[in-house]
Amino acid sequence: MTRTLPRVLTIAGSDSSGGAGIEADLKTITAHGCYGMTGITGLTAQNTTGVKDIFPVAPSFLELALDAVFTDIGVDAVKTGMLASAATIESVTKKLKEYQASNICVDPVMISTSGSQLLPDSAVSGYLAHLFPIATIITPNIQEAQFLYKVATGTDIVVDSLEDAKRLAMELHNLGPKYVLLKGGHLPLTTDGYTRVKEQAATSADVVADIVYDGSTYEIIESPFIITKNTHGTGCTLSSAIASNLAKKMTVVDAVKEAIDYVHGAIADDLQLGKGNGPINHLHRTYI
Ligand SMILES: Cc1ncc(COP(=O)(O)O)c(N)n1
Repeated sequence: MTRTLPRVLTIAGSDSSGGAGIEADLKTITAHGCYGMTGITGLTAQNTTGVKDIFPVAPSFLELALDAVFTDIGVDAVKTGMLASAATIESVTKKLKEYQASNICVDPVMISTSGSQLLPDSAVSGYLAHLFPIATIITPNIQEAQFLYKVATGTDIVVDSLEDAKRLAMELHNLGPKYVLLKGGHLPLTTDGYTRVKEQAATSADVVADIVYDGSTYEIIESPFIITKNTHGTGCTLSSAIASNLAKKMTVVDAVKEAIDYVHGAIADDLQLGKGNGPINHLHRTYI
């Protein structure tokens, strides 16, 4: 009996510590029953305490890797993570257009959980000009969304409540993607009034509200806030779970809901590895 699998391509950087980047993506894609492939944009020497250095892959080589994957195996969904430079963003966009890629999930990675810059500020406008217009969904956290909006318009949006976050999601949707997922993990909210609680003061009674906006409807997905420092790679994991679900032909909203549930379970599993911001457990559903 022959078999096929939904095919998912991750275009991202490698994380030597295995919690984020390409390594997190492949674990997540595999845990979702999909076939994972890579376009590696750069190597990081990294662990749970920080990024020691980044060794970029030449965009011309990345283009060859993308050609190799698209012309042979084929791709049902793509996620992009750390793109490292303006030239890489341009190469990736060129290839995704050339092969008419669909189901494109763009995680606009800029700064790691540990505080390292993973994309120069000067390259951020490349997201707006090139990648957002072809994205099925973008998945910024609130800080990334505020920064993208500032680069696009020169103005700030302060986010202190769910209503502010909804406005930010709407403004980002105007920048071109079909869907925006604005992640609320860094903005725990009270359940009465939905206003901001300082992350340090948050309790498990507070909620995280992730917002999906498609240009007309807001879908608010609430999860209990989990108090932990071990969140390394959550963004990478979420975006590759979404891409996997899109490859499995789920609707965008259902793909996001399942991905949030998967990441929530992976954080709640309470894996303890490393001395800093440890990774989440990508295999929490698959213990043998
Ligand atoms: C190669 C690579 N890609 C992405 C991230 C962001 O992940 P996080 O914000 O969880 O550190 C990272 N640290 N390293």
